[in-house]
Amino acid sequence: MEQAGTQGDGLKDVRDRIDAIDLELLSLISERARCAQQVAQIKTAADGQRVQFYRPEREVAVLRRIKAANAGPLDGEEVARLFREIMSACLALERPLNVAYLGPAGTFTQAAAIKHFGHSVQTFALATISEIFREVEAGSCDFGVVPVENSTEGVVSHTLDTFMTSPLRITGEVSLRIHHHLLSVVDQLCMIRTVYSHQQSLAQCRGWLDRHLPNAERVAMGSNAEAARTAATEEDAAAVAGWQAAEIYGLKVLAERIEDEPGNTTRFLVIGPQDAPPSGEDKTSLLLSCRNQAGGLHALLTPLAAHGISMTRIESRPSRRGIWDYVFFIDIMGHRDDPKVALALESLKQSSLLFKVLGSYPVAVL
Ligand SMILES: O=C(O)C(=O)C[C@]1(C(=O)O)C=C[C@@H](O)C=C1
Repeated sequence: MEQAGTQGDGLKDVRDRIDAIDLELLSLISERARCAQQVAQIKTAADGQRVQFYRPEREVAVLRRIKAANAGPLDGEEVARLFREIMSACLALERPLNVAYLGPAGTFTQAAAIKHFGHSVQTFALATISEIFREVEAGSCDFGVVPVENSTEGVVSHTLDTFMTSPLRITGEVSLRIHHHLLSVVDQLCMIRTVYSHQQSLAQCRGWLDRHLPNAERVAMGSNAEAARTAATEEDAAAVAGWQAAEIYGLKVLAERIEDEPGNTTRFLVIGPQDAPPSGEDKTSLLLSCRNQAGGLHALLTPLAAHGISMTRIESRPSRRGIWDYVFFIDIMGHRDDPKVALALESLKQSSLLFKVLGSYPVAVL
C-alpha cells in the first residue's frame, strides 16, 4: 500500500528516478554483456581450442580502475564487489568456469572461491586438498581454491606440501576475514556436550570455548561444514563454523563471533594450469631449498636483497628427502617477467638446490 502523508510525492519522485536509473543500468549491463560475447568470438578466432576466456590480469585491471574512479557515496570495496559480479556474469556468458574447493558446501573455502570469481562460476565441493589438485591437474575443473595460511594458526601445511610434487601454478590469492559462530539445533549453551569443528577453528576459538564450554568435548572434523552437518543431527552438540554453514544445515546461532583474535584472516590460493600474466601489481611464490650448511639460507636470499625485491612471506617445511633437509616457500613482490625479478630469480636458481616458481599472480583487489 502507498505511504500517505509527509513522505507522499517526495518519496514517489525519488522512487520514479530509481526505477528509471535501474532501466538505464540494465541496458548498459546488457550492452557490456554483448561486448563480452564479442570478446569471446575474437578470442576463439585467434586461439581456437587453446582459448583462455578467464583473464585474471584483465579482471584486476577493471576492478582497480573502478576503485580509483569511484567518487562515492558507495565505498570502493562495495563498488568493486558489484563489478566483480557483473564480470562474473559476463564471463559465464563466454564460458562458465568450474571451480573446485575444499567442501562440503558452506566452508570458508567456498566463500573465498565466490569472493574471487563471483557467483556465476560453478563450484564443486571436494573432500580433500589432494583431490582438488588432482581434479585441476586432470582438467575436469578449471581452477581450485585451497587454504594456505591463517593469521592465528599459521600455515596449512598440506597445501604447501602438495605443491612440492604438483605441476599446477598459483594464479591468484584471496584473503577472507573469518568469523566463527557457535551453531546448534538447540538454543541453550548448557545442553552442549560436544563441539565439532576443523582443528584450526577449534584452536582459533580456544579461549572462548575454555570460558563458556569448559566441559564439552572438542572433536576435530575434516571441515567446519562437515562439523555443522554432524551437529545438525545431534541434540546435545554444536559446531564452530561460519554463517553459510548455519544457513545450509539449518542451525541456530548460539553465539556470534567467538574467535579469540578479532582480525582473524585466512589466505587462500587459486590454483590452475598456468599462472597469470603481469597486471602491474603482482606477487610471485617460490619453492626453494639450499645446501645444509652455515649461512645457507642467507646466501639463498642475498639475490633478493641485491635486486631490491621485497619478500612478504617465508615458510620452511621438511622436504622429506632427509631429516636435515628443508624447503622454503617464499613470496616476493613483483611478477616473474618484471626485469628486476627475472634477474633475481636467475641468480636464485644458481644458488639453490631446488628451485621452482609456483606462480606469479595479481595482488588481490577485494
Ligand atoms: O576482457 C576480456 O578478456 C573478457 O573476457 C571480458 C571480461 C569482462 O567482463 O570484463 C570477462 C572475463 C575475463 O576474465 C576478463 C574480462
